[in-house]
Amino acid sequence: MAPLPRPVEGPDSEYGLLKEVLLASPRNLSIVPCNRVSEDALEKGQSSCSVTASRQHRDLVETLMAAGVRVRTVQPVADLPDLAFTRDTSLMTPWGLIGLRPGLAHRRGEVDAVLDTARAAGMPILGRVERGSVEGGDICLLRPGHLVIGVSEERTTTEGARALGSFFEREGWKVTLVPIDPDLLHLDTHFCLADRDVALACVEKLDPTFVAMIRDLGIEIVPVNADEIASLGCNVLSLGRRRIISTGSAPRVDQAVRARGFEVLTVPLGEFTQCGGGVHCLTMPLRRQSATL
Ligand SMILES: NC(=O)NCCC[C@H](N)C(=O)O
Repeated sequence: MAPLPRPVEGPDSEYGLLKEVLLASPRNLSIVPCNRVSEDALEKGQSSCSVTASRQHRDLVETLMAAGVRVRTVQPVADLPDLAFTRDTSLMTPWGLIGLRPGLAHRRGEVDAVLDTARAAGMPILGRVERGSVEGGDICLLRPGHLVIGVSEERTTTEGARALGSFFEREGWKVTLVPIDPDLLHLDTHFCLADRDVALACVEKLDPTFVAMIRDLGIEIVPVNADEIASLGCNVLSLGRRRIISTGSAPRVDQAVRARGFEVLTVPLGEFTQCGGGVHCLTMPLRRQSATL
């Protein structure tokens, strides 16, 4: 089969210069008891404040724009309380957008909301995952040509991961499936690339074979501990050129990243972290400079 055209600067890595990103309005955000962090928050009596959520989200938008990133926003949809976590709904690839298939019923409608926005904006749609389940928080574009997918068998299943992986394998990419602990929700809560050669990771929670592969690739690991994972301190977005955005909830980790020559921009996002998601979960990159350049 002939290789697909590359109509857009769809990301081929987690760390090429970020040019455009998709967010969604948090207007209907609420704490859904569907992961360890949100269940703990509800047990402690925490609740959502829409005014604070809007302000924090606006701060994220302004930080992205000040860093030169174009921000597109999906409008709010009633009955979609987790819509703001756009990462999980879809994946922009070098060949177009793929609609994902969230594992939880209350999140399935988010995919249509995002695809409708993408179509209206004229974005190229490559396809949709129709089997199993796969959420974007489990996906890591490790290198151009190498996709990693975390498989908990809850949010992302082997079947869903293979269905997504087939889009990439067709284009000659290697696809690695990594088993992850379902209690940690997604891979991006405990493994996130800051740049080509630096990752934030909670080594003791990761599959040892995966950690060995990361080290063999020459990727340095900034260690993150279990408490820092729970506060979404590992869940960062790379802007490229050794800049990241974090929630600032794990200052020790941010400092360790700065010590490696990074600029770390922080945006407090407590209304979202109590739902189980941080900066990486709230952002779905639409365009990045190719990491092969
Ligand atoms: N990528 C992520 O880790 N997303 C966070 C999703 C939070 C949402 N409340 C969920 O449990 O699906």
